[in-house]
Formats: sequence, C-alpha cells, structure tokens
Amino acid sequence: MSRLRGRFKGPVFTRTEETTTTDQRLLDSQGGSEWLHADPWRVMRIQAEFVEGFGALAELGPAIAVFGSARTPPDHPSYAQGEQVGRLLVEAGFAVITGGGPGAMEAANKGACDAGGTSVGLGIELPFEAGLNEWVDVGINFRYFFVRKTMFVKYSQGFVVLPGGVGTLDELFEAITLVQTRKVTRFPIVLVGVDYWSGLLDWMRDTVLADGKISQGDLDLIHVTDDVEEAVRHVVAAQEGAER
Ligand SMILES: C/C(=C\CNc1ncnc2c1ncn2[C@@H]1O[C@H](COP(=O)(O)O)[C@@H](O)[C@H]1O)CO
Repeated sequence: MSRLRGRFKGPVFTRTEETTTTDQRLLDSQGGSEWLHADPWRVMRIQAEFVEGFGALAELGPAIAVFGSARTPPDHPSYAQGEQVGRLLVEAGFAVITGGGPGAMEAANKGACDAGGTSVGLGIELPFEAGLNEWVDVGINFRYFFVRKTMFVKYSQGFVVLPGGVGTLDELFEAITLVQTRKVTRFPIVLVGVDYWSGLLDWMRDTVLADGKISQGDLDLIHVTDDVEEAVRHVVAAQEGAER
C-alpha cells in the first residue's frame, strides 16, 4: 500500500489526509464548531502572554533572577540571605526578578524594595490561590510555566539560586542546560548555601561526571558560596565581562 503524501503546515510535517481547510471551516457556517475549542486556539492565549511579558519587561534594564524555595519561612537564615541578595543586587545596579511567590522569592523582592530598586515578580497561576508577594512592584501572573521561563532567561543576565525544592531545581537545571548548549552565553549561575547544595554537586561530580554524562566545563558553570557578597560580585564580574 502506498503511503499518503506528507505536507508541511508551517514547521509541522504531517502525513494525514487533509479533509477540510481552515478557510473552509471558517466560511462554512454549517460545519461543526468543536474545532474552535481545540488546542490550536490556545496559541492565542499563549501568544498574549508572550506579548504581555515582553511589553511589561521591555524597559527593565540589567536584572538578575533569584530563585529559591516557596517554603522558606521569614525566620530562616535563607530568608535573611534572600533579602541580602535582593539588596546587594540593587546596590550593584540590577533589578531583581523572582517567581513573585512566598519564601525565598518574597525575601529577595523585599531586599530589592528596601534598597529602592526594581522588584519584579513573575507569578504563576496555581490550583491553589497564592498571588504575588507584597514586595513585588512590577508583577505579571502567567498561566503557562514555559512562557514565564522564557521571561526569566530573556530579561535576566544571571541567576542566583537559594536553597529550594523541585521548582528551584527545575529552574537551576534549565539554566545549566541553556548555558551548556550555548543557547545563552556568559550567564553566571550562583548557588548560595554550600551545605545545602554540596550533596547535589558531589553527586554530579562523583556520578554524573565520573560516568561521562557531563564534562568538567559543565560543572564549572556553577559557582557555589555561602557569602552573599561573593555571589553578587560573581554576577557583577560576569556582567562586566559581557560588556567588554
Ligand atoms: C507552595 C506555595 C506557593 C507556591 N507559589 C509559587 N509562586 C510563584 N512561584 C513559585 C511558587 N512555587 C514555586 N514557584 C517557582 O519554583 C521555585 C520554587 O519552587 P520550590 O519547589 O519551592 O523550590 C521558585 O523559584 C518559583 O519560580 C505556598 O507556600
């Protein structure tokens, strides 16, 4: 049996039989309306989120994204470090971008606000009501994680990562992947908290590197420290290197 001829619709190749065309469906008022509710229409919403995000952040200037646990309580040492990170980044001339949520995100936004800087929160719509923390000055609430992730990378010049859980790990590993694959260049990634991160880094060196799944250069992308001033010096140095 001969195979159907394939065709391209933009970048998408399909080998299915085309029974109707888009304009046919548009003009045929007798046709079913189910297609109006199908996934392709989500693209309009997704596009709208990109447009909103790009529009809101276009004039932001140099910024660093700060990630960390949504569950860090205000009396935890990581919260104080988050505040200090936010403050020092502003003093170094950066806006601070976080996920706009509670915990370490709130701490960094608070530090940025207290220092009189620009405090951005890129929130995410979640099944439970969370909302943006009170220290966010410029906030956007996204429906789609992947659109929000694009904004973090596009509008920041580096990442500072405080102790966190799966959300933080996801953000960290996305950054490492983008730098490793050279989708972004000269992008400093600093982990704050030697004790917290050393188990992961040891495993990456002793297992992942030892097994040949990454190279030493990949590990060298990550700078780890307990010293928040050093963390900020590291991102400042990378920014100065990028401007040279
Ligand atoms: C868990 C609670 C609220 C969650 N609210 C969040 N708001 C905004 N961004 C979030 C939220 N939760 C996770 N994120 C993103 O992931 C990172 C933190 O995740 P982790 O698993 O806590 O490490 C963070 O950087 C955000 O970008 C109610 O307390």
